[in-house]
Amino acid sequence: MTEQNGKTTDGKKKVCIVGSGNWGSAIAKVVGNNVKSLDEFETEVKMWVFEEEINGRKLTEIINTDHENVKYLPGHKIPENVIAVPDLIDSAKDADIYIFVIPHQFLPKVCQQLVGNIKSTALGVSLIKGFTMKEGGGIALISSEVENTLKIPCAVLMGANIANEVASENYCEATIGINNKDQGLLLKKLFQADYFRIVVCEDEDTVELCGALKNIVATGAGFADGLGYGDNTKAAVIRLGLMEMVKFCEAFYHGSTQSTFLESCGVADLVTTCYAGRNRKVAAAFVKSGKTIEELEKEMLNGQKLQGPPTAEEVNFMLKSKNMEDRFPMFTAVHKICKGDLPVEEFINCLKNHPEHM
Ligand SMILES: NC(=O)C1=CN([C@@H]2O[C@H](COP(=O)(O)OP(=O)(O)OC[C@H]3O[C@@H](n4cnc5c(N)ncnc54)[C@H](O)[C@@H]3O)[C@@H](O)[C@H]2O)C=CC1
Ligand SMILES: O=C(CO)COP(=O)(O)O
Repeated sequence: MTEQNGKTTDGKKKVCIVGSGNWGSAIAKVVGNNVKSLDEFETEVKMWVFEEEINGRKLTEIINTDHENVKYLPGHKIPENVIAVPDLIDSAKDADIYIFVIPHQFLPKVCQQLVGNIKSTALGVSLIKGFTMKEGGGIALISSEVENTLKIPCAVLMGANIANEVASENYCEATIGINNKDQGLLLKKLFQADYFRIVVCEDEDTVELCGALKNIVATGAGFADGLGYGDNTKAAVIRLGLMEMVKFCEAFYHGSTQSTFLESCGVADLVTTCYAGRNRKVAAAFVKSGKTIEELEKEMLNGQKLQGPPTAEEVNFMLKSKNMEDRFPMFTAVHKICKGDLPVEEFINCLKNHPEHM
């Protein structure tokens, strides 16, 4: 390979991972290992790290020396060809593929910083679950925010992927949502491993919507758990939550294919998050502790971020502006409970009186 001004001349794609939290670090392990043996990609992968100090050492220095993200993914080695970079622009310049994997609340600011600093021919892929709020009452998909701000196409990768389990190489699946076949195959090569099997799906909006919306349902599942209800109740939360997810896609994003909900991004991610996710865990503690969600997030997650409560707020922002809160009672109740506007015990009444039973 020859290098000229930081640009490859042999057609190999440079990959940049924008983010290095729990999932960002796990996917760095998958991608970092894959690129070593794939001709299509450069072996070195840059990973943007939001810098912080841990016991007097910079996190980037720890990752580049010890090859472990000791704060967000302790106990798992990150391949040595993944280079942690504290400066966003330095990490991102000249890349051909951007993997966006940061808590969704930080995406707009990060995108703004990248404007004018990336290749116009680049491809993005978002692993981020959530929405951005638009002025005037609407919400936007994260992939649309990337496309509109950076003027590059942006695919998505969603699935039943608890980061620590992926990092442990326990078998699981994921869905890539993209409607360009060649780019879909390229991304599949980049992400697929023998323990991480990928299905490429053209119904990209639905893939992304499933990933974002299931975090609201998982927060509801945590409330039911915290209230002491059992597995039958949780199954009802999952079922009614899935009905609201389907209805939401029908109401606002026409053209969903029902089979997309059967991919890993759909029912599978909903189930795993309602049993094993951070949103469920913190929501259950919320019921028992009397503390706020924000307090518990700080106490329980060591810097990791919840996506369910802010996503419930974003969805409610839109539903309220369209007078449609009562058509999505679970999404609405989760938001109100998180905000302290509804007692958590009312969550069970929301299930009992759900329009699906009328
Ligand atoms: N953790 C998981 O099991 C999975 C997470 N996801 C999704 O991936 C996305 C990223 O999640 P994680 O990697 O788990 O993140 P995380 O929950 O571990 O968040 C911590 C990350 O946020 C960064 N951060 C803190 N303040 C920041 C700021 N002001 N600006 C930019 N970054 C800042 C931290 O440096 C750290 O890298 C989310 O949308 C999540 O829903 C998807 C599948 C699995
Ligand atoms: O998205 C996830 C699994 O696919 C992780 O969910 P939590 O953010 O609730 O941990």
